[in-house]
Amino acid sequence: MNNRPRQPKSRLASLLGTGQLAAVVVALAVAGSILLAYQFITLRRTLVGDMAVHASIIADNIAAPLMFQDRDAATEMLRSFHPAPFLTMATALDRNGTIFAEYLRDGGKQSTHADSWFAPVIVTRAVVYQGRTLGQVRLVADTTGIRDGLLGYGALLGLAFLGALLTSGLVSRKIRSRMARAERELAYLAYTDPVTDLPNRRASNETLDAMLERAGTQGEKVGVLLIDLDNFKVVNDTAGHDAGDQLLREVARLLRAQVRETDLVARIGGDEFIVIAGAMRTTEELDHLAHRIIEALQRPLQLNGTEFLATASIGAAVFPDDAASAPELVSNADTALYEAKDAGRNRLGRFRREMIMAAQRRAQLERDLRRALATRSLEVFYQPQFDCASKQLVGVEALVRWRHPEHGFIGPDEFIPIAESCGLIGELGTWVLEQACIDVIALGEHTGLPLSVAVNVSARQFRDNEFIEVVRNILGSTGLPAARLELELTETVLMDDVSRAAGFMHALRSLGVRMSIDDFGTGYSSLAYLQSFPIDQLKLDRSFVRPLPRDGATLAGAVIALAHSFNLTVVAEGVETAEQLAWLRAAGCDVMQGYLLGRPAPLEALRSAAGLAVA
Ligand SMILES: Nc1nc2c(ncn2[C@@H]2O[C@@H]3COP(=O)(O)O[C@H]4[C@@H](O)[C@H](n5cnc6c(=O)[nH]c(N)nc65)O[C@@H]4COP(=O)(O)O[C@H]3[C@H]2O)c(=O)[nH]1
Repeated sequence: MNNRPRQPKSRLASLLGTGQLAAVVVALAVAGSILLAYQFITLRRTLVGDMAVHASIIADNIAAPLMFQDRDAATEMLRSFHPAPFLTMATALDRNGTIFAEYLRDGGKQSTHADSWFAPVIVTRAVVYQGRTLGQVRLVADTTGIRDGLLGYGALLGLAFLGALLTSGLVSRKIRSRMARAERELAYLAYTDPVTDLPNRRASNETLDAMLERAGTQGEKVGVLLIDLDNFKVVNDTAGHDAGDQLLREVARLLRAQVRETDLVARIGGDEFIVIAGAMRTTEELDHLAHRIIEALQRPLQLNGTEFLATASIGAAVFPDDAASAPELVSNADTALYEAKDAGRNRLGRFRREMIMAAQRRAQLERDLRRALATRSLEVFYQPQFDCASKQLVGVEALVRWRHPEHGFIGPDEFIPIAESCGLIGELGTWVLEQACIDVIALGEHTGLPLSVAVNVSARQFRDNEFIEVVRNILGSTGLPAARLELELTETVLMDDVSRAAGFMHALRSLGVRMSIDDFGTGYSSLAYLQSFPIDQLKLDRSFVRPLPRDGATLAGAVIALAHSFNLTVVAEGVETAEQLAWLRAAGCDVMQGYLLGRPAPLEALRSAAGLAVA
């Protein structure tokens, strides 16, 4: 399905444009006519004034020729006004009104208009000598010259205006076509993801609305798949952003290849895609599509000459079975996606109503956890760690506990992720760290042993630059020697941002604290790779210890040997049986902890048991 095209410019808008142009033409024509009429009236008035002056001059000077009946002198005098503009006739009349002398320019040709603006201008003056009227002078001027001049001027103005109009028309047409092109480009960008050329979140929202409306009236189902790439960040961090973009384009191509022509594939976030499948008859169709996508993404991709896996977690929800509106449908698919990721990624999470209950419980726990932190009603338990060779108590691991007033005991596996997602982990982690340092000093004094304490560091804490300062301050305020503090990080936290993690660990290490990799072997990193981090210790995950000694001995033995070859100490987790203990000792494991040796317990319980060596 292509991007939704923008609405074409409305007819009303183009009508308005033409109307505006017509209004400008009419306004200019009216204004031009008024200007010309005003000019004409002003020029005519000036002409009348000039002629009055000329007539007065002639009347003053023609008295003598009239008196002495000198026609030639009179005619000559009249002719002397030949340069006067627009004058067509100058006549001297005697006392009886008979023409005495006359000057005609061009045969006295003049306008035939009478009683109008364009009628000839006639000015007469009496010729008076010593109080006696000898006759009169009459001057006639033709205004057609003025009119024609002004009309020519008007025509010129009109032509200039038309020329300007034409030019501005051409220019504005060009501008309009450029604007239309820019608008089309903007519309494309507003609805398209430039990296993959897929529709973006906005386009997918509009399409989903339209598809649900149609499905509602036709009784069809619409499926939504929210697809989140599992290791996009790793590709971006290790192979660079170009490879990351290439991966996104490859995924876009693979997704397009799996869907029908009528379905929509869009990129709605950094590594998040959505597939909207319309006109479905059964919910199974969506599940099949999701599995096809998971399968297609499981094939390795070649990026910049390196092979990468672009596995994805998918959340699925169907309209109208799971939701009645577009926002609810997407939100429910997101809840399902959350579950898919939580269950180990690279899988499909199908929305179920119970998930909403789980989400609600999560929200409730979040509120309660905030309160518990504020009232300091969390506790830190300690699990003892023993040296394999000397069997001595060498340290403890700090494990936070929450006794909820209504729900009873809630495990850190449930509330630590909540604290991480709602931003409480910094405060929680700082409190645990400080409490652990205080408690291990007390325990050390009680036993007379320089016990160390291992404290778990979450991904969010590790991403916070302030964390180094927090550790420094707590060591300073509690007085615990830095070498007795072990910070436990999981492989996943390290691999999240490899280059940053290495720098961060060096900074922590420079404080003198020890760095430990928790749950080693459960992530996707290798020992050789971890070598580039400043690590002191590996914690062999209890999934490696559980099958011992019957199974898994080769693997556990290899990890211990490899760790030693890199000068790392190995702590075995989850030791539950005497056989496991014996095997680990024989394999050269350095430290161990587990239910067999001691369960996590409050400080007081540990005080009374402390000092005990392993049997
Ligand atoms: N089946 C079995 N389990 C054993 C045995 N020995 C110890 N365990 C359990 O294994 C977990 C070891 O801690 P982890 O791997 O760091 O895993 C921890 C750690 O990742 C996290 N966590 C606990 N406290 C904190 C904390 O203060 N901060 C952070 N960021 N995470 C914490 O929660 C996880 C779970 O903690 P817990 O529920 O206390 O679970 C603890 C502990 O009770 C055994 O022999 N058998």
